[in-house]
Amino acid sequence: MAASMKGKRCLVIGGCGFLGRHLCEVLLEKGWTVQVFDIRTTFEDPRIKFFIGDLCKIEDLKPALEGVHCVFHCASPAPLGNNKALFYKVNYEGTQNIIATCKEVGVKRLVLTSSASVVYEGKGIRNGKEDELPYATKPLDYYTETKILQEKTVLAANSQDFYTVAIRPHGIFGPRDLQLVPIAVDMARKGKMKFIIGDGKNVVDFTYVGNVVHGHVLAAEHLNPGSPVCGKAYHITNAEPIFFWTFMTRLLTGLGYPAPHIHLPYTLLYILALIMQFVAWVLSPITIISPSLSPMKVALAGTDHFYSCERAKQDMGYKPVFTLDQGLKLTMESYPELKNTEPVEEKKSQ
Ligand SMILES: NC(=O)C1=CN([C@@H]2O[C@H](COP(=O)(O)OP(=O)(O)OC[C@H]3O[C@@H](n4cnc5c(N)ncnc54)[C@H](OP(=O)(O)O)[C@@H]3O)[C@@H](O)[C@H]2O)C=CC1
Ligand SMILES: CC(C)=CCC[C@@H](C)[C@H]1CC[C@H]2C3=C(CC[C@]12C)[C@@]1(C)CCC(=O)C[C@@H]1CC3
Repeated sequence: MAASMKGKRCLVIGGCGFLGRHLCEVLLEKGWTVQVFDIRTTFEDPRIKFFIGDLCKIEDLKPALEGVHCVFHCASPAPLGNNKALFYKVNYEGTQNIIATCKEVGVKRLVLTSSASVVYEGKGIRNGKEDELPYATKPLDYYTETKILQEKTVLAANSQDFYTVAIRPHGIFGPRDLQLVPIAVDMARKGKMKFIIGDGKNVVDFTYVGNVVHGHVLAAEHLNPGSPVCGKAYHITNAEPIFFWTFMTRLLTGLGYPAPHIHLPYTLLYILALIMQFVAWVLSPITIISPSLSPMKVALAGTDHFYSCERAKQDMGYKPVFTLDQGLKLTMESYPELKNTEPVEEKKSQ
């Protein structure tokens, strides 16, 4: 049964990030009292109390968690990075700190932003359900490896007097994202988005940020003793699977860039990405190289990965509140600076 949260105090850890800030806006609209904890500030809002600190430090977390009804944990280092120690420290040890501090100061509810990638290891997933997919045993990157540890820790902490839930979004896009759209545009500007990895027919989920926020709010409203959501993970997507390359084409052409049109074999690119990753690793004591194609990126761009939201529908009444069309429109309108103003050459698909 969903509870009204009007006037209830929450803490959004990572609230200055892309998802966290969207979440704050909706929580405020719904009448919550909102506090943010982040390593930096990116915006100001007189309705929000900001706590600046590092979640790896219990002494930083403690004052922010005092008197809080529910914590939303959506902080993480940027997923496409390669710093194993940082991922481990922030995503795993930092999350252990959050749980310990919640218990110490008497916070009873924790909503984790996990990721659908915790079950993905490069092999196709079609309409994947939470109870049918095991955690990836060979995760493709350190980010995923530590998101698995993080989610397991949070769900195992669920108890009679501490209620936890994990939301697993997939491929989040929307205004102010610094990843998906800006990276795709940067690649397009460098001429690297002419290529389609594989046959272009791989089906995936992309999720508008407003739907991810909606999933988090519902989870918090249902996180009460005896509720089926306690201790469980939930896929949250747009529930509109689409060809990866159709989505990219719509995004890029909508912003004035040419559509990807030259097909390259998936296996060749995957091997190339593995070689680049190896070279980057060998050279890492001397210099830091970030190859633009990692095995994870190639896999995401060339395989199926879409998920069922049935469990979220059953247990918390989840239904997307924005369609993919609406999300794409809102996203493209929000990035005037990423629009291409150069004339675009017409290309035939190959
Ligand atoms: N984007 C996507 O497609 C998906 C994201 N997710 C998950 O959603 C969550 C939010 O992602 P998103 O909004 O895109 O990420 P952002 O990087 O935009 O936001 C994360 C915020 O957390 C902050 N942060 C990082 N380390 C710490 C720390 N040690 N202490 C306090 N704050 C810290 C970041 O600061 P700084 O920027 O300075 O590091 C940033 O402000 C993450 O947990 C991510 O794993 C899940 C599925 C898909
Ligand atoms: C290879 C290529 C064409 C890349 C351009 C787009 C990519 C930058 C995005 C496409 C799918 C995105 C994605 C993520 C990051 C950005 C992309 C690779 C995540 C890895 C972010 C963190 C997660 O938890 C899972 C996401 C899956 C989709």
